Amino acid sequence: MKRINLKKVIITGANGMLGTAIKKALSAQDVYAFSSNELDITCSQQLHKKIAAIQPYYIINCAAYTAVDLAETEQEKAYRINALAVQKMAQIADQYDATLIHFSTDYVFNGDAATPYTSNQETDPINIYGASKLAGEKAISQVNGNHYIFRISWLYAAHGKNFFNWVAGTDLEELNIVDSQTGSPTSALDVANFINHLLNNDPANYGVYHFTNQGEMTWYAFAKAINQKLDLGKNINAVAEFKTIAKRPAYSVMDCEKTGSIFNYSIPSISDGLEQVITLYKS
Ligand SMILES: NC(=O)C1=CN([C@@H]2O[C@H](COP(=O)(O)OP(=O)(O)OC[C@H]3O[C@@H](n4cnc5c(N)ncnc54)[C@H](OP(=O)(O)O)[C@@H]3O)[C@@H](O)[C@H]2O)C=CC1
Ligand SMILES: Cc1cn([C@H]2C[C@H](O)[C@@H](COP(=O)(O)OP(=O)(O)O[C@H]3O[C@@H](C)C(=O)[C@@H](O)[C@H]3O)O2)c(=O)[nH]c1=O
Repeated sequence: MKRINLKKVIITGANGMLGTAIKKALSAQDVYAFSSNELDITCSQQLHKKIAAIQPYYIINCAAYTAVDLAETEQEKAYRINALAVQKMAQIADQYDATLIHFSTDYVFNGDAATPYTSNQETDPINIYGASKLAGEKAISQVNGNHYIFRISWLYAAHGKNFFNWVAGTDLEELNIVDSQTGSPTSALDVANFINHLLNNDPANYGVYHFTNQGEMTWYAFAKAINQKLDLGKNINAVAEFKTIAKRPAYSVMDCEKTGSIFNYSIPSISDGLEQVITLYKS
């Protein structure tokens, strides 16, 4: 059936964790969803061709380089996808009068704060992934079009590769998990529902926003919650350090108050987000 009254929406990176959730949440919209095989965002010719043919009202960019440790040795690739391609996408979106919805990360902050970061607080990434995402944010802002950037954090879902699925699926009976990093685990489903709300109630108030499930906890506390809710019976030990190639911020909780008020949206808590994902995981 042709949806003539709906605004056209392009989703890039549609088979990733967030792309999958957004595709599902927007099932009532006129969606053109592309996996990395169908649309490589680093190829500006492909981008141009798709956008020119579809003439979307929104472009939702879920395509990204997200391998935090690997980025330390694949710097060029991380920047090519997270910054250069994003710059081109913003330019083409602007050319076709499309609104770009892009996602960034809590890893743009250095983690030295003790209270939640606001969206205009100074950024200072401590790893290549965070730096490449920040470069993407800056490139978009320079284009100065109709662009939303949502910084999200510690994303998980019952699908895709993420911390929740790793804890839930590993055969290990004993897990040593860091309790020296604090953030806000965020359900991809809740991000997707919010984006659907935005599409239906767009205040046209463009800029950088924070969106995370409300509350904060350490990775250790998150692992314990997953263990308990899924009745996994694992031994979860708190460790002060877990050696990784890339550094992670010690504290990356983000203040989402502006998002709630500008979009007139009540953002779900971490426990509500987890409850829903647990239900999906079990079903
Ligand atoms: N995961 C997290 O914890 C967080 C994520 N974010 C941000 O949220 C967004 C979505 O992340 P998430 O869904 O978790 O990431 P995923 O890694 O799950 O998905 C990213 C998708 O992008 C695709 N992709 C990679 N390169 C290209 C390319 N050149 N052209 C087109 N598609 C490409 C990948 O396809 P393929 O697999 O085929 O390469 C994959 O499907 C990103 O911007 C990320 O930075 C922010 C904070 C936390
Ligand atoms: C496997 C493992 C990890 N850890 C730690 C390492 C790390 O600090 C934390 C989470 O590990 P991950 O590799 O899932 O986390 P990480 O890749 O750092 O997750 C990040 O991804 C990018 C894309 C983002 O944008 C961030 O918001 C954030 O979600 O758990 C342990 O403590 N014990 C373990 O056995």
